[in-house]
Amino acid sequence: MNGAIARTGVLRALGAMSGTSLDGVDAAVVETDGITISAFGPSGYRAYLPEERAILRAGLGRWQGAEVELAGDVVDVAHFEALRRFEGIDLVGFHGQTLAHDPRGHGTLQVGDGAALAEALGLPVVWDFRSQDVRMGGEGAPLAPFFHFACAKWMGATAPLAFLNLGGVGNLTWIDPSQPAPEVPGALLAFDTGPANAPVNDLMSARLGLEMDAGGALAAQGTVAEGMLEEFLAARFFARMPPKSLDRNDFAFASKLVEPLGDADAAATLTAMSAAAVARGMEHCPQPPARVLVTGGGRRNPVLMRMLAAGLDCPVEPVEAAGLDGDMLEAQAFAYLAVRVARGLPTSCPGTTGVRAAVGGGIVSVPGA
Ligand SMILES: Nc1ncnc2c1ncn2[C@@H]1O[C@H](COP(=O)(O)OP(=O)(O)OP(=O)(O)O)[C@@H](O)[C@H]1O
Ligand SMILES: CC(=O)N[C@H]1[C@@H]2OC[C@@H](O2)[C@@H](O)[C@@H]1O[C@H](C)C(=O)O
Repeated sequence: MNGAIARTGVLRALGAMSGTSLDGVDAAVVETDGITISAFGPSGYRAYLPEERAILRAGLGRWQGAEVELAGDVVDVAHFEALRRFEGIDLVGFHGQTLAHDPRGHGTLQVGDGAALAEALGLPVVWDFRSQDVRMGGEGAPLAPFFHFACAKWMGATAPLAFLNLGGVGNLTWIDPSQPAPEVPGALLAFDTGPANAPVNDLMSARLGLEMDAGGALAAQGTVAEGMLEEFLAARFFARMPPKSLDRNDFAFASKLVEPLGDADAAATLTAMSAAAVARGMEHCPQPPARVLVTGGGRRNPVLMRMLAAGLDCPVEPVEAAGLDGDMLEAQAFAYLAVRVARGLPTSCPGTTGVRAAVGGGIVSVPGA
């Protein structure tokens, strides 16, 4: 199907996400009518080349100018390459790359041209998912929670549970799966918890020229500086009632705090900060979840996972324990959300972004329009 999007029935949607860690483009297929997940399909990954990553990095925190234009070009090319391999697709959900996020001020900026991608792929593309939520007073993030709700239904969950995404930034979705729909008050509470991997990645890059603390190996050798951890937890952000969202570098002060420490102690302390931020966030949830399902790259860090489990009163497991794919959950989320946008269904609500009322977002670009 190239033109119009069917108004009813199950669609085969291809979602694409380029996250805050700037590693690459995740792409994944979901079959859904916008409410129920019928099936998960194939997935793929297109890594950014080092020079592309440098261009994206130069665009971070900017709202306009040559750096933003160049970053947009990188995003467009990488997504075309990531997405053109898929077949039998009805529509695409294209998140783009967040360069800057300031919902109370400038707004939110995801670069990538959905209209151009629609022409290049010959498929309808849903994009610019966050702006409408911000215009309606919301944080514009996180948006995965409506998908998490559908996943909880897909799993057959009956007790409240939480999804925790540990990317550059952490975000938590608390779900009452007994509710009939995600926008029903009390069904969802979602918010960014604090920094997750970004500060440790930045430390590894600045001090050792490495991308990450693989396996938490460096953190495992260090000792947590408890005083610094307390100072970190005193930040106003943690006391703020959710919903709330963060820009990748909003916690730059945490990186500054650990500057006097040796490499291992700094890595241990930054890792402990990410875990402690989640535990603090959990205090805002209406009731303790029966389990926490962890998605995103942070689930591969056993030190972070151990620290999380120590701070929470329930099982903390990778989403694979529930039959989901933790590398692709965000790409799948934007596939699912694309169908919701195409069908006029909401993608956020007061419990997920603080928006005034449940709202859909996104632009639908159809090739040849
Ligand atoms: N084996 C590993 N050991 C330790 N950390 C890891 C490992 N694998 C991935 N990570 C961490 O996870 C990060 C990537 O996570 P992910 O792909 O979920 O981020 P993202 O999707 O870009 O971010 P966001 O969800 O914030 O947009 C890496 O940069 C690294 O910090
Ligand atoms: C503004 C923005 O791009 N935020 C991302 C980022 O990465 C994780 C966290 O911060 C979350 O708020 C969001 O992404 C996920 C996919 C979301 O919207 O649910």
